[in-house]
Amino acid sequence: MPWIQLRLDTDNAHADAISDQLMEEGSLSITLEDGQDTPIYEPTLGETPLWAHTVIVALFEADHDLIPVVDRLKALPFVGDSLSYKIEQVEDKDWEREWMDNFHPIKFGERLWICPSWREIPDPTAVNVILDPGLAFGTGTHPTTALCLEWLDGLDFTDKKVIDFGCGSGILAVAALKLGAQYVSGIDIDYQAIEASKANAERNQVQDKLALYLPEDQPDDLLADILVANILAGPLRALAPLIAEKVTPGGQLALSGLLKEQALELSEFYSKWFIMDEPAHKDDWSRLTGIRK
Ligand SMILES: C[S@@+](CC[C@H](N)C(=O)[O-])C[C@H]1O[C@@H](n2cnc3c(N)ncnc32)[C@H](O)[C@@H]1O
Repeated sequence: MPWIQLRLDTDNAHADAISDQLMEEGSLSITLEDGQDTPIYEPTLGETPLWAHTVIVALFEADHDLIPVVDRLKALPFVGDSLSYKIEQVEDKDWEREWMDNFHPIKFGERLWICPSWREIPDPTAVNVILDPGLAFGTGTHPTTALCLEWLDGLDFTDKKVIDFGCGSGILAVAALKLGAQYVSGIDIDYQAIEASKANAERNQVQDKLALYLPEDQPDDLLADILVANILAGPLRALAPLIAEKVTPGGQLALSGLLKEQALELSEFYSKWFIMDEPAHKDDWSRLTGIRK
């Protein structure tokens, strides 16, 4: 179905009221974008921050006449005639395919490849994870996942039990199994992630060695030699005592999903339980590793 979109500039004080008006006008979806490249990384719970200069993009069916919509917006007391806007035709694309077209096999470290399930495997002799992320996070293209995959590639998994905390697509859990782990437990708060991890384990024929849990279902005595958690700095801090409890003395830990400026503070916090290494970085993101005391 073809669409048309109205793109207009506003500020954080008026973005909600204008969005409400556009929904009343029949907009099918509203997207708020950063007007000046000022990223917002990790809002605190209950906070929905917006950029000082916010761009609203409202999508309508192609035959919707947007000129009267703009006139009615201009009549709002906090908008006025100076409203800056653009009306754009949206190309009718197969969005799902478009995303798939841009996802190619990627190599991590020395031996590990993540291969989209619809692509040819570039090196059949390598350790290949065949992946379809479905609706879950984790393709390997994000620096936080890449940092974990590079770390996993360098480990010896002989006779090792692993926990993947926040397993998303199951990318790390399946990679650990393909690299030789004895058994992996994946935990996620999102049921879609549990489903995606299960499907990816089956795709790679490692389903017999993977147990998946929602947090409330995980066994109390779950213990691992290696624990990897790619979540965010906030939850990683809150989960620290629980994570520490699940790693055997001498066991290995990797934390990802934190920003560079959060690395030092989180590393100090975890040093209560782990001997922490220097952080590793990729773009704006960091990975912490350590050994359980
Ligand atoms: C950034 S994704 C990581 C996915 C995958 N492990 C990767 O590295 O690409 C974070 C995942 O953690 C899950 N998550 C967030 N908070 C969690 C919590 N408190 N306990 C378990 N899982 C959590 C999310 O649902 C999401 O699937």
